[in-house]
Amino acid sequence: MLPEPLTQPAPPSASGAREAVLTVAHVSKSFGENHVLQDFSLTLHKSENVVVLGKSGSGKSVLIKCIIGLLPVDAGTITVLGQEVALLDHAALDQLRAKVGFLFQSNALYDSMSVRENLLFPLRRHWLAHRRGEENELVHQALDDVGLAQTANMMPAELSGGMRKRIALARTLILRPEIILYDEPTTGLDPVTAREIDELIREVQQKYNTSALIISHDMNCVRLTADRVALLEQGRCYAEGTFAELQQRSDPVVHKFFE
Ligand SMILES: Nc1ncnc2c1ncn2[C@@H]1O[C@H](COP(=O)(O)OP(=O)(O)OP(=O)(O)O)[C@@H](O)[C@H]1O
Repeated sequence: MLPEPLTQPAPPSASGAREAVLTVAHVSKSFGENHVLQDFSLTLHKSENVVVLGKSGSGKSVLIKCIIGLLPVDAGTITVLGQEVALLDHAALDQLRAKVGFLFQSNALYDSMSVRENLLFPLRRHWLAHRRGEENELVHQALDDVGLAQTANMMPAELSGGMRKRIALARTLILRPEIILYDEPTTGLDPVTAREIDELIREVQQKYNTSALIISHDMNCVRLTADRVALLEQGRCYAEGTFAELQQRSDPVVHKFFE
């Protein structure tokens, strides 16, 4: 059983300042007249879980795509692990993506590959060939981290929805990312399985000191995983705080998420 969500921010570094691993500064992104992000700002610190909460269509996926360089921003800057995303060429972006794990809502497992082959894919994709000798150990460790050590030879079709989500997370963890971006990690799961995934997100944070940006509108997921919540509303970071702080706000825009 995991502890209840933290209510205090991530601890300060030796210098006293909290280290920022991801900074979104005054970002705007429009599609024609659809102004999806408008002067949106957000900072993610080391070892911190931040949930971006927003209603459907508010721009959460667009934000994630801008962060990983899949969509260019119109204005503002995004800095990930000290590198400004817009200034990176293809090779540098690829290297950065090895340090930023992304858990897709769909899990994006390859159905024709075994669990083991799915996990080896990112290792080989990022040319970590020097680790060839360690492959078995890395696969075993990643599967063990998600509580599925015995599934290496299974095919994705043999797994439940919750197990598939865990395997997708193991495939992200195998590269030991410094940041993990979770896209709606509990969507489509039953409440018990969803809670297990929420707890796993916490375990990963605590075990590896990873930072995570989680996009969600599942309030249980927000409550269980967030050190801090950022409310994306009308393209802006409308409100920010711990779950408990935002829950107590009387502002109707904030309140409607917590009803
Ligand atoms: N490539 C694109 N071209 C044009 N419009 C887009 C594109 N991608 C997203 N949009 C628009 O941006 C807006 C925000 O979409 P986005 O997918 O980010 O919402 P979301 O908050 O992730 O929603 P949900 O919770 O339903 O997944 C929507 O109006 C969508 O139509």
